[in-house]
Amino acid sequence: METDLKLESSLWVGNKRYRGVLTGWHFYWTEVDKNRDKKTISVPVAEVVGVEEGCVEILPRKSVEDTDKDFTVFYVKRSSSGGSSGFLWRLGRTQFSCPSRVLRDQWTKHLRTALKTHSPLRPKRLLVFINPFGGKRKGRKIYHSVVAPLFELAGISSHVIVTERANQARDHLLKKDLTDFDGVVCVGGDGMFSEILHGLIGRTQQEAGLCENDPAVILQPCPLHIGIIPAGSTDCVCYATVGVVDPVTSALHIIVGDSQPLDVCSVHHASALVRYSVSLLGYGFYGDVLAESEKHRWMGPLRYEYSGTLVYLSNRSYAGIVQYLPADPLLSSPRDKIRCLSGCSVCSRSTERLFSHSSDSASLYSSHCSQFSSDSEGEWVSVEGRFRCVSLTCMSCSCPRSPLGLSPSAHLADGTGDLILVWDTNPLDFLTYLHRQTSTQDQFDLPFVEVHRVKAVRFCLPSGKEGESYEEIGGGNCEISDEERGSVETENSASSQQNLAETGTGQEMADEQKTVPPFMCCLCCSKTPAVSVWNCDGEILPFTEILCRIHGQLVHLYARGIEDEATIQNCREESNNCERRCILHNKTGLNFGL
Ligand SMILES: Nc1ncnc2c1ncn2[C@@H]1O[C@H](COP(=O)(O)OP(=O)(O)OP(=O)(O)O)[C@@H](O)[C@H]1O
Repeated sequence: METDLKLESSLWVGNKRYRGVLTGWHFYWTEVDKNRDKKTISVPVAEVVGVEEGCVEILPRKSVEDTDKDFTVFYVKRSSSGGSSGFLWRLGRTQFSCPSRVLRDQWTKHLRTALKTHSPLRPKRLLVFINPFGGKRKGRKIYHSVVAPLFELAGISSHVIVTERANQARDHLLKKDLTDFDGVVCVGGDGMFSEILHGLIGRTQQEAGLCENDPAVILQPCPLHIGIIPAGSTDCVCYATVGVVDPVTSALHIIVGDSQPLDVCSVHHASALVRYSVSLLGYGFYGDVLAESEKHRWMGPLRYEYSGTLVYLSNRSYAGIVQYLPADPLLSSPRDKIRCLSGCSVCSRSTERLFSHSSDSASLYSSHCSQFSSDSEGEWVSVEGRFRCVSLTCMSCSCPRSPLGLSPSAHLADGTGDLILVWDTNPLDFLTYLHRQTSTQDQFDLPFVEVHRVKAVRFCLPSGKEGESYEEIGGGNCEISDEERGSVETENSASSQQNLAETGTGQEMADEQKTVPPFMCCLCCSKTPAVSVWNCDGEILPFTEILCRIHGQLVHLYARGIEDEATIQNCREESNNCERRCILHNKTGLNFGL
């Protein structure tokens, strides 16, 4: 089939003549002028955005001049992103002229067929949610002026919903008909992404008849891909999975149908699902900073710096018992200095392992819930003491401020998380730890820091402290009401998404937290709080004692991980190898299992 697609002819770009070749996997054109160095431009077919007859411009506005021997090819062009880790993707455009109309039609037909053959995951129909209030409130403008024209060029139709309230996207995904959609696009920040994540995971489990409340359940991976168009004040998930925060780059990843699996951590309390997390679950310092920052929302993004300083100066540590189930140390380690980049081999090897479920793996979590017994998946390890912070990350959590992230060698899709324990230490040591997160120095090479690659974690308070919670911290009215506790503890059989609605997520949760009085009374406050709160991807959890389980590759994003020069080169070689194998297969009639 691929050999049938081969097409070769003279093509003109402006007044220069080129030899154009389509091999099925690549489209390239080489200047035919013997007096010069022959220059070849090669575009993988998988990165062709669209092919149009005539001379076509799409930005700032679509215009078509229908010259019957011309065609225009749009494709992905990379440019350096300056400070960020990945590449910016831009729309490349080249207009070709053919010797005849017949040849022009052959080129457009062959290119379109090649696109279908080599990019099977390209979406045709998308459900788009825009949070008009996210970030600088530019979600609508970003979508309509930048993203929609690209979708139109790529022949993608979209159903757009501009949200009118928090949790509207989640509720829509839980209840409405989603047939005909290939994916869901989130135009907003991490909070909006979280809504979509909860909606899609919940919907998938509902349809599979699985109970999300049960930490023992092996959840069903979501069939719909998620695309993130960054338009929030925090866009960490986008940064960690694409390498840049840029709407055009993200739109192009959606169009070419990239697929990046992502691990998800389910957080449970008293046998009920509390939330899902994909980035940081942090107790102690990171929980306190979030709780403090909620009081200073008026400061905008500066509130995190202000609150961080305040919390650091308050010099807190918290008692706790952390139990964790280590991942197989032979597969990878959080200190092996292997970064999870596009085409990550650790994640690829995990795919097979993760989806060959053994029926008894579920029993692990059931037994853990009751009495932490060991079984075939390994032994639980327990540590107790005072911690500056306890963090569980399912990804590196890299961001512009911390380019390597909280756990530089964490993987997006290997079915594990990294548990970072920072034991109580003096303020200077803790500052060293925090500072190392912004540099390339090893933040785990400190005597008071431990890191473990894990499959599950449980956190509880030492005996005597279990009863203490928010209300003991600042006094007054900061408690989670009995009704809210009850709703989680007693409604185990009900849908957990219902519980989420009752305990409050997103804006509801944020509103709830606004009524929370000072987490820190003041710096001179003599009463040190006994417990902190959990920061779960930027939301405060209403419970301290939790059980977390990592679900490998539960969702897929329209992304491909962070690209660097080496990963792009590897990708090209892999595509060339595929092409060679296919040609050989077609010539010999042999099936190499492709
Ligand atoms: N129409 C709406 N009105 C109010 N809140 C909304 C609306 N649509 C979505 N939300 C909620 O707004 C919250 C924040 O959204 P988003 O992540 O897009 O923006 P952000 O500026 O990055 O947020 P943050 O305030 O957390 O920094 C989400 O939790 C989402 O549930």
